[in-house]
Amino acid sequence: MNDIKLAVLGGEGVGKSALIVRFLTRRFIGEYASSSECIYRKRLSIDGRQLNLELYDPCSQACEGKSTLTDQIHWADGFVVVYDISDRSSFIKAKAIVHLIRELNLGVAKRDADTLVFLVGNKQDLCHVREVRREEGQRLAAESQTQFYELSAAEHYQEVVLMFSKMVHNASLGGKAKERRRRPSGSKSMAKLINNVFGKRRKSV
Ligand SMILES: Nc1nc2c(ncn2[C@@H]2O[C@H](COP(=O)(O)OP(=O)(O)OP(=O)(O)O)[C@@H](O)[C@H]2O)c(=O)[nH]1
Repeated sequence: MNDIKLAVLGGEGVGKSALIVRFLTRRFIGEYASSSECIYRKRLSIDGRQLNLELYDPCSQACEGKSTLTDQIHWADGFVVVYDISDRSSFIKAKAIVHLIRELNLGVAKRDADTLVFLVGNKQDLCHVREVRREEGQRLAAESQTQFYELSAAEHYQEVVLMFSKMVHNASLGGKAKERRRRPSGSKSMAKLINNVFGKRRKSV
């Protein structure tokens, strides 16, 4: 069975947990614990294939054993980089993260790299207090060869599911997940890395 590892990254309070919880449970709860990083696990069937999905939700605050952004980037097969359209500073942070992913993943085949990073402008329902224009998101995505989405975890269930499903599909076809399938011995060291980086904190949904 394929293992797919996705990291949802971005600045503080942009809605990372809200997007993950929306995708996994259909619900938008409103408030989410953010004092520890965690990995959500779920079995999925995509295109008739069984997949073990691991979704990493980082902790924005200082917390014990916190992994670095570099560790998170090395661990993941695919990335959903989130900013809040009503918060310009979160867009600047998202830009820096996208650039770091590009720098650290230089070895990944270009065709794979293009499909494994999504830039997501969240909180579209707050467009009356928008600080980042849609075109700016589109431009950054085009410059950094990522795919662009603007949506709302609060209001757009279908779009959130579509976005994550697309990423799971892309990650299952390309990049590190493909490498792991080719070289099963690599899975041992990967498992070790996960435990080193994230300890044993995992959640099943
Ligand atoms: N209006 C609106 N609020 C949202 C949306 N998504 C998340 N929020 C709110 O934004 C706040 C932060 O959401 P979280 O999901 O905790 O954000 P996070 O990025 O995981 O936060 P940290 O882990 O603290 O960095 C919460 O009050 C959410 O209810 C959205 O699409 N629209």
